[in-house]
Amino acid sequence: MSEPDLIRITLAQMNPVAGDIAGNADLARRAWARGRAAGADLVLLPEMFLSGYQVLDMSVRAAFLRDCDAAVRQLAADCADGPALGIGAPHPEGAGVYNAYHLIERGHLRASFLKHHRPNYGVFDEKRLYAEGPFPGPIEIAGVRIGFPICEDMWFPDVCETLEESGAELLLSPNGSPYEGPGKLDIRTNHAVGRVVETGLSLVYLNLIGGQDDQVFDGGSFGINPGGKLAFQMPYFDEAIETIEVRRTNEGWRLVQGPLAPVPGPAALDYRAMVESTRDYVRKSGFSRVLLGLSGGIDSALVATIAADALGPNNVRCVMLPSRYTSRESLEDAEGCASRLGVLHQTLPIEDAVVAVNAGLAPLFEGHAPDVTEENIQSRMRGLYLMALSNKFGELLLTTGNKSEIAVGYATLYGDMNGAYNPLKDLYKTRVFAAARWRNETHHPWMQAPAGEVIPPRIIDKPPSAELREGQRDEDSLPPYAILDGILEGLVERELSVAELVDEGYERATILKVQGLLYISEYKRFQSAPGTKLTKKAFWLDRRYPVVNRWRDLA
Ligand SMILES: Nc1ncnc2c1ncn2[C@@H]1O[C@H](COP(=O)(O)OP(=O)(O)OC[C@H]2O[C@@H]([n+]3cccc(C(=O)O)c3)[C@H](O)[C@@H]2O)[C@@H](O)[C@H]1O
Ligand SMILES: Nc1ncnc2c1ncn2[C@@H]1O[C@H](COP(=O)(O)OP(=O)(O)OP(=O)(O)O)[C@@H](O)[C@H]1O
Ligand SMILES: NC(=O)CC[C@H](N)C(=O)O
Repeated sequence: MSEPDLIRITLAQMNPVAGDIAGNADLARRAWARGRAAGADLVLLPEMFLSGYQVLDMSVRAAFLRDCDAAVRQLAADCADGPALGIGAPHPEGAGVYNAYHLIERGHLRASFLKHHRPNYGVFDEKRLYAEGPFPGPIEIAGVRIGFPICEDMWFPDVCETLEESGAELLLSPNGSPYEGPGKLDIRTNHAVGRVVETGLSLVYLNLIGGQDDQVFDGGSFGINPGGKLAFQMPYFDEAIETIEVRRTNEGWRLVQGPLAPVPGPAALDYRAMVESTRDYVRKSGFSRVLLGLSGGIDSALVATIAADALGPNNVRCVMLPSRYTSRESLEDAEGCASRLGVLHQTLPIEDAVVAVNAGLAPLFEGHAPDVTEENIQSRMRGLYLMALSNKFGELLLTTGNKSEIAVGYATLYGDMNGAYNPLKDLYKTRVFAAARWRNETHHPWMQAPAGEVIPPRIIDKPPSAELREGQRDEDSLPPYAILDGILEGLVERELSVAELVDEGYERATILKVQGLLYISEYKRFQSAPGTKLTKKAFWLDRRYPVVNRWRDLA
């Protein structure tokens, strides 16, 4: 244990699995043992670590709360002889259920801090789920009075001010803060700096890592001393169990300078988020392998690359499913991409099956000219083949629609929309091109596929086409992607009116067309696979619109 003027705190930036209370408790025991070996006074895990985060409505079920509380008691018994342990879990008290942070010490649950500010926006529904905790007070651990503002409690001044006024000498903030683009990093730091300036106390920010359905927790835990200096920076996305020191000085308890892990750039953060969320979705769902249709286009090439980086090339099956409209270039490009990635590449022509389906429908279709129906049959045949392969080989199917397509419904229900997970769901098409170029130029140790130009440049340079009819181009049906994405970002991300977009220089007729497509395709998004959240307005929880809806902004 520590000398009187120094305490050691082990910070466990780890990846829990939602609902795996026993597995998460095992991770906590591992962190605690590491902390004990490092001479720590206190070992901390992030917000809601024991239950996993977010566990949504499950977190208020009586039976789930019973199991969480039993695991806390077991942790107290197992971690009696050594440092105190802080761990988050949902917790019933009186008539309410709270987002709680438990402090376990010497075999007992010494205190449960109850989150005061419950986020109720974006992906969070905490006012619906949890009762409001009272303003917390500090608790003395190893001679230091410590306050625990739980995530959102650190985003407002009042909780930390109350802690400081009631004697806190140090702030330790457990978080479950999902990634939503590179800008989120500065938002967190700014809140932390604000609290440090207001209270004059040093602050430690501890975040989760790992994917949970659509959300990815990016870690990046850090500490700040008064004066705004970063005392330590833990890595983004990687598990890290680090022991920091806090020393009593004439000014108060201050974080001792520790290592500063590099902060990745915006492209690396987004790409890593897609890799981690895909891997965690697959593995946490009990699978190890994935498959996808590889068309020779950029979307499926990027998904294949993300999958190979996430799971290893040996765990990715790519299937080219040519029809009569598939060009020689597409066949070559799909093959080229798969061989550069080192993934399994197989070819299954769909032509005979498409002909058979069309023949089967012919008696009822007689007198009706071919239209999008027949185009979609090709997409659905691919979807059927891919799901058959998924069933037979126990591989999850990845679907590949980017955010621009998902926004305007440019995808076939029960066709190319088939799939378990979509890494590109929140990535606009213009950013798909940028991500592909970036991956071709960059390699990191966490990427399991080879370095270099894994996506053949012709895939990036050629005009996008669904190849569902002769000579088809995306731009025959949609505005050029630069314009489409500008309008979509205005309507979705920035919540602009049509008039405001006209003022920004977009053509009114094009805006109205895109708006119409956006609203009319809500039903497709309702039936779409989950995918990596990369922005503040990812489809599903961040933007909830009615499926049946006749309102349009026509002003
Ligand atoms: N409001 C609503 N609520 C619930 N369901 C609704 C609905 N409106 C239509 N529907 C249903 O949806 C059907 C129309 O949707 P759907 O069958 O998907 O067909 P649809 O949207 O008409 O066509 C698919 C579009 O995706 C494009 N695309 C782009 C890129 C790739 C691919 C590809 O497949 O590889 C396709 C393709 O060019 C075409 O424009 C209707 O026939 C109806 O059954
Ligand atoms: N010939 C094909 N072989 C295998 N899969 C295909 C084929 N054509 C389409 N797909 C699957 O359907 C998805 C929809 O792709 P499509 O080519 O129609 O449009 P896209 O959105 O431009 O995608 P991509 O850029 O990957 O081609 C593809 O990403 C791929 O997974
Ligand atoms: N768990 C939380 O309270 C999350 C909300 C929080 N403000 C964030 O970082 O996104």
